[in-house]
Amino acid sequence: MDIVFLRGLRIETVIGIYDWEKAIRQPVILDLEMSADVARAAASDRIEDALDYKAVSKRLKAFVGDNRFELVETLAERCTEIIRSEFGVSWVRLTVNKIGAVTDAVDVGVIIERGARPTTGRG
Ligand SMILES: Nc1nc2c(c(=O)[nH]1)N=C([C@H](O)[C@@H](O)CO)CN2
Repeated sequence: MDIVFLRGLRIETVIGIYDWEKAIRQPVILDLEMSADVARAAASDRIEDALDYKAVSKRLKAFVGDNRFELVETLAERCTEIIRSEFGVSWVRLTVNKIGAVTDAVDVGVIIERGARPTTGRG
């Protein structure tokens, strides 16, 4: 299985369970690994045959930035649904890091994996 990745995508959004959090924007950092057919894209050298990490990045920035969430779990689940349904990705691992959310912790968040890992080189 080949992977296209996108790391350290910082997005400001409204996220949290407390009233004070619903009144501010806070950063989250997304790290993504997505199964993809890298060999096919390499053979044609065309972006149309590749999983376009720029397009994924733009879509997630718009979705996360324009919505509000209570839990990091919800944000993560919605993002993987978009990646799978809109970009045809069969397997994805997403880390959502809510940096600075817990005093004395470097970062907190969730890691989720959705879909089946392809057994061939195809995404
Ligand atoms: N499993 C989770 N635990 C907590 C969350 C969360 O989204 N998922 N959120 C909070 C608060 O919003 C916290 O981040 C504010 O400091 C607490 N626990």
